[in-house]
Amino acid sequence: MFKFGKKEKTDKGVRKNLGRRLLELLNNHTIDESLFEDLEDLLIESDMGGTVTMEIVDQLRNHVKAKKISTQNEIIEELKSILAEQIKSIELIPEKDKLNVYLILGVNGVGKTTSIAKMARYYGEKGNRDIVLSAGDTFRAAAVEQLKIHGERTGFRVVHQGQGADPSAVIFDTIASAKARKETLVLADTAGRMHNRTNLVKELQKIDSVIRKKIEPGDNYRKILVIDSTTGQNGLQQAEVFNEAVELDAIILTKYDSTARGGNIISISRKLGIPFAFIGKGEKLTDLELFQPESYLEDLFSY
Ligand SMILES: Nc1nc2c(ncn2[C@@H]2O[C@H](COP(=O)(O)OP(=O)(O)OP(=O)(O)O)[C@@H](O)[C@H]2O)c(=O)[nH]1
Repeated sequence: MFKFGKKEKTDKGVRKNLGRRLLELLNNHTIDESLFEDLEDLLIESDMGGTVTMEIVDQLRNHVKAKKISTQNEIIEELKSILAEQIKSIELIPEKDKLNVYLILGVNGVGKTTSIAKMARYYGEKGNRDIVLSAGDTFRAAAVEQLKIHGERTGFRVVHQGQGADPSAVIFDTIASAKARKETLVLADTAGRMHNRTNLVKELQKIDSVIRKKIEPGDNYRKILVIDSTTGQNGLQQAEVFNEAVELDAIILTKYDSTARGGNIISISRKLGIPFAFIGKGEKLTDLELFQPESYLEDLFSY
């Protein structure tokens, strides 16, 4: 029998518990105000955040009244359709015969380097052999080494300098050599580790401006934030800071296999409107999936 709080493993990791708990809630309530109050608690515990949860539950309350909804199933379906409207997704497709620069951002430990390796493998499998990895995380010597290993595994070139080098210079060199070799996709790693927000923002803006100066009009430059799904609402704060600094184009959510929650996609989508591109579900290179709203909701509501 299922016990709340106990981590149940699915094929891809920890089972989300929203669906089960929602069903239990509906079994124990008639459709009255206390149901909506308990539902608010449940959505907040699933990482949807206070304000967003209140807006969603208000909407549900109104729809239930207006549409004269009276069954458990109808409530679940209505909630799903309200959530579906909030979710933003994007498929990042490198443009043919152009230089594509994907700058991978995020605070330390969220899974940037691993996601770059997974993306290299993903795009490589799709037939793109002109990929180069840029070791812009110069803060940690091991990050450069890690990227070099991933480069060997995926069969792609890695541009790197020593630890402590200027990340902008490494990425600048990568773009220059990619152009010279007619490579079409640069996946650039960054450190995201500054002792305060002002320094972090300055560093990010410097990298952004160096890239803008180096690319040609018409090149495809994307800024992609990596968020660790186990950090819940912190992910929203990180997205706010990085978005303010460099205006993000997309998000990769990692470690989705390690959380029973998974609702922060909703609050980030609703509050910031930044679309999700990929979802990481494990440590292996193959554990990266395109983010698909329908399968995300199906997984979130499973029981
Ligand atoms: N379970 C799981 N682990 C992951 C996933 N993505 C990354 N990891 C693990 O998270 C840890 C940190 O990943 P890194 O790729 O080194 O993170 P980073 O953001 O580059 O870290 P820094 O270089 O310190 O900034 C590693 O142990 C990865 O194997 C995922 O989707 N699921």
